[in-house]
Amino acid sequence: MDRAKKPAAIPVSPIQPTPQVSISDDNSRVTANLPTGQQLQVLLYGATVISWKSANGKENLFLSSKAHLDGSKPVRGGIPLVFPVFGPPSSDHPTGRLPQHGFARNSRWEYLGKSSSESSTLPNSKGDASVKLDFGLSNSMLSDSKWDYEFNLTYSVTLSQDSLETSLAVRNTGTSNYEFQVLFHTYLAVDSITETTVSGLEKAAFKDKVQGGKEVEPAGKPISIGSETDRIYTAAPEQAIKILEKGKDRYELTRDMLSDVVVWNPWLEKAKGMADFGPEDGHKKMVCVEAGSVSAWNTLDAGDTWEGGQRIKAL
Ligand SMILES: O=P(O)(O)OC[C@H]1O[C@@H](O)[C@H](O)[C@@H](O)[C@@H]1O
Repeated sequence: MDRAKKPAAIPVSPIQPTPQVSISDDNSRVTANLPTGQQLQVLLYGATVISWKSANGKENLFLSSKAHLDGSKPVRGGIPLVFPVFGPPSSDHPTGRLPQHGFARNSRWEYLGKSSSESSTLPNSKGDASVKLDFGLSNSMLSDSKWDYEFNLTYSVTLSQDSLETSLAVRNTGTSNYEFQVLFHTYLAVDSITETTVSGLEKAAFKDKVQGGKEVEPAGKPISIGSETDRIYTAAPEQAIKILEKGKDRYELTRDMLSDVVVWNPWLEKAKGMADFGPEDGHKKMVCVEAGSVSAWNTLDAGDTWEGGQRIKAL
């Protein structure tokens, strides 16, 4: 009987599986990791982005060491979402019964899932993956709504190689129109506030809340922060806003449909007055550069959708 000759084995180099985006959801926070090392964490409470790390592990968002992450209070740090009113509401407006900065940041959102993720298909390649996480909030999810309107919010957070994008779609699902304001209250982490400057707002007039809301003419120079700062730059030019450290670009912020920018740092005394702000000198490590639409009301007709967003590049 003929013995069949075994074919010689052809040597093959081992093919490593392409690293994938990994996502975990523990019912209170969603964490996404890109194969290239970037990481994002979003709390379902407020759909608050609480951490955004670059590939080298550097944290780009300031989170107070005393921040409440248990849903008992809006998060002091990260990116709380301000909707449908910015600041303390005025009692003669339909938002009048809401807390400061509205209800979006202190409501529990639903994680709708990962709606897009790309990765190179080349074997052994880390690819250029990005991931977009979607979160939803509608009036039916609020147990005690102090705002009498029907809405469906979809908040999308996209983590890419060097940037984070947040965008909000507001759909009026009711039968009457309503007014709203919106703002991404981004706490950017900086190494030292006294060596940080903000450029791109030189030509914008602002309302200075530290001076009781005084209207101030454009300063014509980049912003340096050395004391309490709370400014609403209205109709800020569309150009990118840059946050520089020691004269070197650190972040670049671009906006879509968000005409205003708030620049806020509570400085030492105000920070001490906030029970959830820490460490004591934490004001040196942060600057809030907040893209929003807050100096006027946006009117949304029944059935219509408004969309706006921001992109922050870590440089
Ligand atoms: O303490 P809160 O409600 O988170 O607000 C923080 C700050 O938020 C900023 O956007 C406002 O301009 C400040 O006036 C305010 O103090």
